[in-house]
Amino acid sequence: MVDYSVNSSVALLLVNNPPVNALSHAVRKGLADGMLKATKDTKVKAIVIAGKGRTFPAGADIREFSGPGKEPWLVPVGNGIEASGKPVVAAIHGTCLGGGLEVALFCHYRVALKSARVGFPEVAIGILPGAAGTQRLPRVTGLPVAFDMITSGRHVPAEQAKKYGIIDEIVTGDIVNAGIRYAMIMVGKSTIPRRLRAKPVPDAENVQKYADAAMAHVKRKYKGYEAPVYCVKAVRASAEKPYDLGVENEKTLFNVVGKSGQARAQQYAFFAERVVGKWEMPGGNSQTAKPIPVRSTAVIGAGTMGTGIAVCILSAGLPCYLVEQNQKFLENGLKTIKALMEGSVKLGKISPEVGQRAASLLKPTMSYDDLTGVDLVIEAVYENLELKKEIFAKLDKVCKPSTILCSNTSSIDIDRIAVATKRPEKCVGVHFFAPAYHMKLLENIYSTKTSPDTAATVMKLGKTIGKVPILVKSCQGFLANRMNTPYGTESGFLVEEGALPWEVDQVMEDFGMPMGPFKVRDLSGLDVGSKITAEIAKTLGVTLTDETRFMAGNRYSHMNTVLANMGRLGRKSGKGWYKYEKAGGKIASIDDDVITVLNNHCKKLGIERRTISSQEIIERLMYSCINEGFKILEEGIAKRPEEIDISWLYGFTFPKYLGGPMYYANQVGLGRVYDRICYYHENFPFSKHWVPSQLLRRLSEQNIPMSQWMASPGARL
Ligand SMILES: CC/C=C/CC(=O)SCCNC(=O)CCNC(=O)[C@H](O)C(C)(C)COP(=O)(O)OP(=O)(O)OC[C@H]1O[C@@H](n2cnc3c(N)ncnc32)[C@H](O)[C@@H]1OP(=O)(O)O
Repeated sequence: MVDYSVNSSVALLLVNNPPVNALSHAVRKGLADGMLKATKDTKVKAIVIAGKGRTFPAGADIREFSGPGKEPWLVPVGNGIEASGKPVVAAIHGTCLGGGLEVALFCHYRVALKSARVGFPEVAIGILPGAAGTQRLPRVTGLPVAFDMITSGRHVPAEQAKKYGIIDEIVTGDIVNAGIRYAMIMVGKSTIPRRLRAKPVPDAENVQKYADAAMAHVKRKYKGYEAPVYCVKAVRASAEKPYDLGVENEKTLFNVVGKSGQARAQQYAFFAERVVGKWEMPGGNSQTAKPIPVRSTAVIGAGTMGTGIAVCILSAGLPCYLVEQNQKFLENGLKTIKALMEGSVKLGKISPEVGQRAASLLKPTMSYDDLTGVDLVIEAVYENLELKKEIFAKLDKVCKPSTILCSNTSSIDIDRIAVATKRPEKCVGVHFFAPAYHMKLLENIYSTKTSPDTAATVMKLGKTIGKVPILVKSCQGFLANRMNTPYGTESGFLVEEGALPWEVDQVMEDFGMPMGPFKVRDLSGLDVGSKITAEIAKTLGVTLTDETRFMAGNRYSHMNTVLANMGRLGRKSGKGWYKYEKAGGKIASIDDDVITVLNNHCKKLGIERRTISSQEIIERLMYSCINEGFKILEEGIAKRPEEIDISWLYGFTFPKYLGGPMYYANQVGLGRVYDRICYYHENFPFSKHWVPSQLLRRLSEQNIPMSQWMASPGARL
């Protein structure tokens, strides 16, 4: 796991634990043994630690967190490195993260390739740096940078890391040779002044000010998450305690937060994100399918979704045609894209160079004939089957035979669109979430005819444009929207039965959702929901009135439309489920008028309002969706619970510290969830989302925990 060799007078400890050289037990032992050997060998005058293959160690082996752990721990190994009288150089390439950066900080010198990145991403998996990182980084960078890096987990590019003092020199060429060259220069120099443990934390007397600011920041930005709070406490101690006591304190905090339910859930989410990249569909999978190279693209429609998608593509450095039917729409779209790109540069999401290059990559057009040679087209017009079919038929005629045709539909079965073409195997759904340039989920949808190579192409494209792609089978609403539907429906019923919209919102925000369901409705516009309902009613032949309570035998609430009909369209009109400071305002406040409307609505329908507990709100919103999630698995729409959890984490900003709804259900206990679903089914027989899933019933009756058949190793952590 650590290859030992001596070149001239320099010992090389080359970590060899693919794919990311994680610091497993064997690696830690290899480093300890290597240091001992190098220290004893009188011919050795300096030591280099580097990583074989793609990277310097990218951290501890997360899989080991579930076991009892085995000595040697990283801190004593690191102490051995630091105590060495022979200079030790960390030669960094790839990603030097977590425990990897801690090893580097124990070394006396750090050199890195320009392409390397360093960071402490532990916070993202619910823990804190546990091998003295919280004590050593502040001694190098000062407190503000240390608080920021450790609580955000961000990866810092090598050049920036050099400015922070983390990297001593940026080197070029082969990293091992560069490390050896650097080490040879350091031969004979005393290592004592390079030992971080003995250095003071700069500006330590102002720790209170920095720590308070950091704590306020993490409580606001990472509401509900425990790890960032622990990170602040650990870093703070670096300025308040002697080094050894600071390390001891870090260990105590690490042991508490590391055993928390949040840490387990976040580690599950880490692996789940990787598991969904290993997709399967009839006829192929991620190992066997061959993505076609995508060098040119086009987006049809320059509305909100089309422009957002174009921004994602351009930001990844891919050329993109933007197609609209008239000059005015096209110009509006171009303005939007320009503003979004400028915003991304300002926020540091993309570099100014990428922003500038995007302008030359964007090709506005009103002619489909320009698309003859593009590799992939994404149709992003509004949700209308006939229009989508018309566009697909046109594209089929003009595009080269190998072009992949994608629809950014949020619900329409892909088979129904693909019939308009002679290449159904090259048709596929790519469902982006609004705002498309921001939300990380990309729900790719295969139809009965989509080929595995086509699926592989959009899965790869998703990664290229910085999304987390999942692959699901086509059905009405696909995975994400189908499963999320009961969440909205049940929230509507709850306010009809007695809860107030702000009570429901508060409960769900306390649960961990960034915004309650009624604030979300106000944000997207009550007219939007109302129009969708009207469309559904039309298809079903139902005439909607204020008194309508059922649609096709299913319970229905008309309250949203009642408000929309009053001109309460949400934020944009200054009133919706809440009132706002102005039309387009963002500050939601309770509106007594809504209570009056609600009371009148219930009176008209003869509904007696009652007190509803927080527990009931959570159960009805979450368990109804979880039940649908199990049906989605039963029907093979999603292959694994991980696809479902990832869709909620990245499509609906479900809190990572709960892992996702399916992981959450497993934590609650499938038996308990199933019993409550049966209870609600008995009480609300006219809601099909309460009809219990057979799969859930089986698992619950046979007492099989979901973690047993989840693919992610994190599920068993
Ligand atoms: C006591 C000391 C305590 C120290 C605390 C820590 O160090 S905690 C760990 C801190 N490090 C991290 O959190 C890094 C996690 N990894 C990543 O962010 C990324 O993997 C990467 C290093 C940036 C590389 O990204 P890339 O997209 O290139 O590859 P993948 O993410 O797909 O990963 C490849 C496979 O490697 C597995 N893996 C990655 N990191 C770890 C890890 N730290 N422990 C165990 N396994 C890891 C990952 O699951 C992939 O495996 P597959 O089986 O191929 O899916």
